[in-house]
Amino acid sequence: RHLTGSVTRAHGLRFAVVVARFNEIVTKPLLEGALGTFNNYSVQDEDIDVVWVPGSFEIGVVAERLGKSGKYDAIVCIGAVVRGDTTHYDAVANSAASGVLSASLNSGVPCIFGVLTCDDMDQALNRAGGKSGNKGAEAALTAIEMASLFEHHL
Ligand SMILES: O=c1[nH]c(NC[C@H](O)[C@H](O)[C@H](O)CO)c([N+](=O)[O-])c(=O)[nH]1
Repeated sequence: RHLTGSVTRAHGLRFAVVVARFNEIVTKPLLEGALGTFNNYSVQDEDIDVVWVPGSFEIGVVAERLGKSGKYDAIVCIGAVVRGDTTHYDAVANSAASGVLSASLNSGVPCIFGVLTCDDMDQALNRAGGKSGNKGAEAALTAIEMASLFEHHL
């Protein structure tokens, strides 16, 4: 048997979005992309909670807490780590990734990695609704598929 999720079965599923304020010029359009995608797939506004955190490093602990609350079917994690002139780019990028993965595994709720890790702001903006698409929208689609997979099959 093939057990799969389906993006056409989002009705009634509940989502949280954890979004970092750092590089808000990027994370805000990422968030808008995610929320627009949820609406396009008939996820009701009242079934989406948005939680703001200071930076991508803080996403993991919040995602895990939301996952353990039992209130959400999937959690979208949004951030933008830009190398630019920051010295601890690798520390933040790697910590964000392991934080989101740990939140998934520890809570058992799919936490979707929608954190951009880019060399410069142009790259980041291109992936936040520019010519390279919107990683926030992609993360929301992934969240719907994973939530429906868990809801119907796991
Ligand atoms: O989300 C980001 N946080 C960043 N730093 C803040 C970090 O996420 C934490 O908020 C901070 O270290 C306090 O814990 C970034 N840089 O440092 O460049 C970055 O590019 N993106």
